[in-house]
Formats: sequence, structure tokens, C-alpha cells
Amino acid sequence: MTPTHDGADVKHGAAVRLDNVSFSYGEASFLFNVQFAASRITAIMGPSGSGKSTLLNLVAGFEAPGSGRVLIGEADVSAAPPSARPVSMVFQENNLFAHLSVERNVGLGRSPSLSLTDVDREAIAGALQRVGLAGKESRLPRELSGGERQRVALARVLVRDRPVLLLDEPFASLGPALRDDMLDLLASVHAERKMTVLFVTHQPEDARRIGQNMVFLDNGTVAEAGTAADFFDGSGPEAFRRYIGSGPVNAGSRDIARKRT
Ligand SMILES: Nc1ncnc2c1ncn2[C@@H]1O[C@H](COP(=O)(O)OP(=O)(O)OP(=O)(O)O)[C@@H](O)[C@H]1O
Repeated sequence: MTPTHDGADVKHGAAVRLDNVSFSYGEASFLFNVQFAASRITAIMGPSGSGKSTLLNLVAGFEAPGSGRVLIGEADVSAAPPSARPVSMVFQENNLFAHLSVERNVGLGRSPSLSLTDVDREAIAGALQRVGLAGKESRLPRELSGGERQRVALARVLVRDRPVLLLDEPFASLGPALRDDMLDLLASVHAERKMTVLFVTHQPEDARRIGQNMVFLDNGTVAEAGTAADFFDGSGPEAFRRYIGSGPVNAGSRDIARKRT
């Protein structure tokens, strides 16, 4: 159980539900009705501007619904500020503070004021070891590669240890080999921690590789939801197949190894 700042306890891998959540940015309006299964990785795909980041921002609390409820586990968090929600979030870039060392950037996941105990320091060292960055604790973000910076962000997720992880195209700026390494790391961290992961990606291969469930957004709403197996099967939703530019998925692409089911 993870204590949240308001004292409520939320189980690891809490389900996330948007219940009739409406929201608008001027002309762009959104209506979300969707449940993300506890402890599963759900890949969220959809055309540019369909509302993927907006959905994550509503779950994180960076945006507030016009109406409807955001639930994490049993808790209605609709009115809770981001710091009180049991979530971590990793963006495509700018996850780190440029003037803080790797160790301190990770430490922020433990204590926003960086008043770290010995137990915290041990957790930070363990997390850096886990993501393959032992020995680079004192470096500044600019002294790391793009992939290493995302590893630091993942280490911070590990020490925060929240039941929900929101990923907004976290590996989009990395080359294919590095992206695969990061997806493998994410999959193995998920296997250990079993947090509920909402993973926004434009890459069908990435969704196929680690997504267990899929949500497809179109025009500010959930057009389709189901298992990744169903989505990538030839009989998957028509709108999704049109989006990824295929008819029935061919045998060759079906052979792309999915690391996890
Ligand atoms: N802060 C904002 N102010 C005004 N409009 C916004 C804001 N953020 C997003 N929008 C608009 O809301 C719509 C959805 O944006 P959102 O970023 O959620 O889409 P997305 O599916 O994540 O797109 P992409 O794949 O391009 O990242 C777009 O039309 C966008 O222009």
C-alpha cells in the first residue's frame, strides 16, 4: 500500500477510470469514458491532436475536468492537486532539472525538498543500479545521452513508487535500438512493480511490444478499447487499422516478437 499525501491508501496497480470526463481547450473539446485495468500496460494511440496528452494530464491533475470524475482505485481524485495523486509521469524530454546531479534528480522522487535520509539514499543508489546508471550519480543531465536521461527519469519513478505510471511518448526521440532497450527495461520494471501504466505512443511496434491493452483515441474521445492481441489481429478495429495504415495485419508484421503478453 502506498500512502498518498491526503492519507488515503491506494493499492499498487490501482485501476484508473475516467467517468464521463468532459474538458475543453477553447474549440477543442473532449469526452472520456474509459477504464484502465489495474497492473496492466495500456498503450494509448491516436492521430495527432486526438487528445492523448490531454487524457494523461487529466489523470495527473495538470488539467481539471469540466464535469465527470477521475478515479484512481476507489478514490475520486478529480479535485486533488497533482502532488496528492498516486501517479508518476515521464515526458518525451525535460524530465530533469538541468542544475541538479543525477542523484539529486532521482532524489526529488523521494523528497521534493531533497532532505534525504540514509534509507532514501540507499533507495536512490538501488534505482540507479537498476536502470544501469551506477557510477554516474554526480553527472549533470547535459553530461548524459538522451537515453541515459530517460533512465534517470525511470529511476525517479522507481524511488517514488506510485501505483500509476503515465508515459507521454517517453522514448520518441531515441533511435530504434535504444528505444527497444528502454522498452525492455520498462517491461522488466513493470513485471517487478506491477504498476498500472498508461503509455502514449505513435509507434505501433512499441504498443505491440509491451502493450497488454490498447485504447485508440479519435477526435477527443475513446474510439476503441480492447486487448493488444485483438487490436493487432487482422480482425482488430477498422479505425485503428486505417490509422496504422494496414488492412488486415499481415503475417510478416504478426511475427514481430511481442516480448510480453
Ligand atoms: N494548452 C493548450 N491550450 C490550448 N489548446 C491545447 C492545449 N493543449 C492541447 N491543446 C489542443 O487540444 C487538442 C489535443 O491536444 P493533445 O496534446 O491532447 O493531443 P495529442 O493526441 O496528444 O497529440 P500529439 O500526438 O500531437 O501529441 C489539440 O487540438 C491541441 O491543439
